[in-house]
Amino acid sequence: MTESFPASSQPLARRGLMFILSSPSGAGKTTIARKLLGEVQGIGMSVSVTTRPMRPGEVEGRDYHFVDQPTFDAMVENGEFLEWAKVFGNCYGTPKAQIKAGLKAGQDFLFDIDWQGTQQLYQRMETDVVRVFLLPPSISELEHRLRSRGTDSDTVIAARMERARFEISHWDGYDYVVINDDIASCYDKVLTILEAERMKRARQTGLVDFTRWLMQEPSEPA
Ligand SMILES: Nc1ncnc2c1ncn2[C@@H]1O[C@H](COP(=O)(O)OP(=O)(O)OP(=O)(O)O)[C@@H](O)[C@H]1O
Ligand SMILES: Nc1nc2c(ncn2[C@@H]2O[C@H](COP(=O)(O)O)[C@@H](O)[C@H]2O)c(=O)[nH]1
Repeated sequence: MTESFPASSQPLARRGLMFILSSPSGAGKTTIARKLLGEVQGIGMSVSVTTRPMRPGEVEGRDYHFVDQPTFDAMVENGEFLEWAKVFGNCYGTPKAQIKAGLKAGQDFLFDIDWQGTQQLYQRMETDVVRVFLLPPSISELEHRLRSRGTDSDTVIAARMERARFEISHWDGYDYVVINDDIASCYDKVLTILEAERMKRARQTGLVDFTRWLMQEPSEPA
């Protein structure tokens, strides 16, 4: 009997990844993100800081860290963000704390950020970043989803619809593009992407020791 590799009873060591889900507002990234967080081990949300007012049902620290403009400006000044952007007149930023250490420890992070933030993160941390863009099946369905969500005024919905075409025009800045027609099938596709990206050789830091161990194993006598 050959002795088993000490790490064979647990997953091999792996560097974490930054899994970005972007879409025009209302296409469903929050819906898919919540399902992933509820069903997949080893991935946590990168909770952004925002100056936007809290929506009904949102929870401080789970959906966002809600701050006022002077607090946000001070965080920018102190270099506390990996990226930040202004969207629909409000500021949004990804706090640096925890992300870098988490990645090293094999923790994956899910990002619900727009294309500007995606570009900034990609420029800073290219090899850790996986960029996924969700598209609605049609513009009329997008508007229908925003209206039936019931969280925004007509004026805000008009602004989101106006920006949607602009957001869609950045589709080619992503590694994967998935049409969110049906929630279950969109979720399955996004999960497949995550699982494949986790297996990338460059992320599997434990493979160096494991393959070395495999190669020095004596063969069983015939
Ligand atoms: N495939 C789908 N079919 C029908 N409705 C959907 C689908 N995906 C999401 N929805 C619904 O559409 C609405 C918008 O979804 P969600 O809030 O997830 O969008 P979002 O992209 O995160 O928007 P925002 O950028 O404004 O936060 C929600 O009411 C959600 O339940
Ligand atoms: N660049 C960043 N964009 C972000 C961040 N957090 C959220 N967002 C994007 O803002 C809009 C609006 O979000 P909403 O919750 O107010 O509807 C949406 O496109 C998000 O993806 C961030 O930290 N950086």
